[in-house]
Amino acid sequence: MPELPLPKSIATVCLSGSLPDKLEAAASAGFQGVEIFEPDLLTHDGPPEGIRSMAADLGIAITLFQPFRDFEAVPEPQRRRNLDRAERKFDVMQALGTDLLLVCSNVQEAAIDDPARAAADLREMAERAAARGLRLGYEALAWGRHVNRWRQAWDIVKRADHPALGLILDSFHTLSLGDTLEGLAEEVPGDRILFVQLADAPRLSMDVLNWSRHFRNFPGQGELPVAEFTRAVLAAGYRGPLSLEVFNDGFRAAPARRIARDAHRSLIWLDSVLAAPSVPAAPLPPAPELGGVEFLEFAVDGPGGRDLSAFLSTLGFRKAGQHRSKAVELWRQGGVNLVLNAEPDSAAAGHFELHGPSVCATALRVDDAARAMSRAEALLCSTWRERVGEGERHIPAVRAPDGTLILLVEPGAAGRNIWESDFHLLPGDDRPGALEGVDHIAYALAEGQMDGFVLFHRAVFGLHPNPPMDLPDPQGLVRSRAMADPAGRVRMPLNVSESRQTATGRFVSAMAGAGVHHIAFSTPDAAGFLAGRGAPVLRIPDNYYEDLGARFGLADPVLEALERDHLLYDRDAAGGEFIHAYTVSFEDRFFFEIVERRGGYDGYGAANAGVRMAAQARARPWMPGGG
Ligand SMILES: O=C(O)c1ccc(O)c(O)c1
Ligand SMILES: [Mg+2]
Repeated sequence: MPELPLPKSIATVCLSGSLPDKLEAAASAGFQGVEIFEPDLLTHDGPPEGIRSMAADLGIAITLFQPFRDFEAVPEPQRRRNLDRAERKFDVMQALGTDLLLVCSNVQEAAIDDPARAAADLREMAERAAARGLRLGYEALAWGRHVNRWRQAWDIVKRADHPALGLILDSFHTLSLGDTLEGLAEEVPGDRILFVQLADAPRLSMDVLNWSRHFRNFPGQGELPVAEFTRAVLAAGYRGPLSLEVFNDGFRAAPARRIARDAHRSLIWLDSVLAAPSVPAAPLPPAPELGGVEFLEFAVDGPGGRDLSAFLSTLGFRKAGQHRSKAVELWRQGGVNLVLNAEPDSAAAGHFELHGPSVCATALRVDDAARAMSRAEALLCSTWRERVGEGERHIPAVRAPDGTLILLVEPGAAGRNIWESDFHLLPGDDRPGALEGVDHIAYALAEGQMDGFVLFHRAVFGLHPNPPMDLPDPQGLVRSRAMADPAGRVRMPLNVSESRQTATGRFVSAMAGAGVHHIAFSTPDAAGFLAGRGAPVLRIPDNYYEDLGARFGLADPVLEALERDHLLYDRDAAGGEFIHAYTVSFEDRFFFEIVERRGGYDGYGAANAGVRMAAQARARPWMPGGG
């Protein structure tokens, strides 16, 4: 039995650019093979032999040529013409140096609903292919005229009974119809499966053709059970390439190298998910166990740092430490550590130059930082080592897709903690009712970045994505997907907006890119925390409380207390409650949220997002000096 993991391949249709661009991107991301999608060859100005030698020079195989359409079960004279057309494509394949052609099921009105006839046609085509040492794989398109399920395709392949003809499976076509591969291992010998294409997708209610042509994404980015599909294929004995075939408008408009790297990351992640007694483990260290957020680091300059400190003071933060060797301050309250970094010639300074005052790093508590780093490296992430002073702790870091750093901190490591080793700690006490920790960190992403972020956090840190949802900003729609680790210690809602006018869109414009849009702090008593503190809370209109009373039947004193502090409220089906308030924004950039979870509430108050975003559209940003 050949070694697992299986060879990794990608269809050229996944990537932007010219055919040579696509080959280079696939090779540089580490793929072993590419499927040549015919339109990419038709638009290429050069002979197929040139593509063959370019692939050879790059060290990648051409795993397959596709698609050959609308072949089987048509009346004469079209049948004869189709066979002639096949011979022409065999010539191209031989020039390309690939021996496998994907024949997808006929979508034409004229196709005849007769499996025996389809089998006879494919048998004749296979006979001609075999004469040239070529093979055919038959794939059921989910929108095929008469053949749209793998079982039908297999029935036809079996009837045709030709050694040069086998089955091609594509996860999208199977899973989009709600079908599974149950029975595959019993019915189909592994060596009759000639090729396997993988794609994930978000769950959408639309016709399956448009869903397939525009919204596919890489395994782990969508909501289809691609891992189970792949497991079934392996259980059937398939040992050929796993090949990504993703039609996605955004991916085809994005830099090919970035998408190719995401693509390869998805397959490395998939290998690790498949690692089971029946499948030898891929050499990927396990995801870290997360212990929450140790600190968030803001890139500032001198004046920006002073303004942000003043803003934080209104929430009850105090300066708790000064870095021993750098222009870096620790601001602290209860279990929340915020680092303000104004050190020139640092990663933070580079971030500040590009983005202005903003979060430049997030530090996560992990059980084993070295293991987490090697997992990230195996998943093609770039890593970062900051210069450190004598006696200071080195904190390993992974670069997130937005360019910020994710620092990996081992709590309870032997010896002094990072704060004691790197800072002169200042004495002082929290006011009563201090914040407990970081509940969640919300990101605003530019259009097209969601899938890459989801895959990054899922693969590297083992966060699980919730289904996507739409949030109504007064200036346009915001699409949101929250991710969290299984214990809910690290939570990250991700927001993206097509409109530049929404709060999310404005942030991305102002920041010149994605970043942390708000940070939610947890407290056991949101009202108690806000009482008498004078924090610059976002004002919520009375109409909201009127509706809240009607929806949840809250007693008047409860409603009045919420209204007084501009607190928002949500309740889940199990009776879990969410009580939260927002600050106005800091310089129209980022803002904070105070969050109280009761009774296992696990969401983010999505029902209140519209009210919050409308209030933000009205509110003036916070100004130093209370202006
Ligand atoms: O969208 C299509 O037509 C198409 C073509 C070839 C494939 O392998 C496929 O999955 C879809
Ligand atoms: Mg396919």
